Amino acid sequence: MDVVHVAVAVIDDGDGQILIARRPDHVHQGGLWEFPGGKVEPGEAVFDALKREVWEELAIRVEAAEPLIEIRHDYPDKCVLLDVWCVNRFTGVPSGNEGQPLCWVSKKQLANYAFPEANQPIIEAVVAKISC
Ligand SMILES: Nc1nc2c([nH]c(=O)n2[C@@H]2O[C@H](COP(=O)(O)OP(=O)(O)OP(=O)(O)O)[C@@H](O)[C@H]2O)c(=O)[nH]1
Ligand SMILES: [Mg+2]
Repeated sequence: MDVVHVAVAVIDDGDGQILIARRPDHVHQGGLWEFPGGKVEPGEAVFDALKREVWEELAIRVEAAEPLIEIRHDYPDKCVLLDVWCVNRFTGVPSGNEGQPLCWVSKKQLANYAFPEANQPIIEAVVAKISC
């Protein structure tokens, strides 16, 4: 199976709150919470994909981000490579441009939301990190 390369943004408000979004019911891993992001296009740099996806989904401009962790995960129907970045500077106010519910949550609260299976190590990395 082809591996789908995904740019994923852990967006931090600078005050310990992280932005999560709910995936629509009808898509892959639908109904679960996620960190915003999406597929890297052929020939596209991951950071460019991150900025593009965050703009498309949330209408905010990423100004600074750093790589956090890369997760390769095989779902029964899909293989993904999640390229996860911490976004620590952005402009604008996030809005769910695709109708997706958004929520700012503390690191501790992340455990109360259902995420796709691949996200477990991301959440551990976020909790372990001081900023983001
Ligand atoms: N954005 C995002 N995708 C995730 C996460 N965890 C995870 O397994 N994925 C998987 O990564 C894949 C690609 O993400 P996506 O559906 O957001 O891609 P996209 O925005 O380009 O969507 P599109 O295909 O509708 O244009 C999906 O199969 C999704 O299930 C996560 O935390 N955030
Ligand atoms: Mg997406």
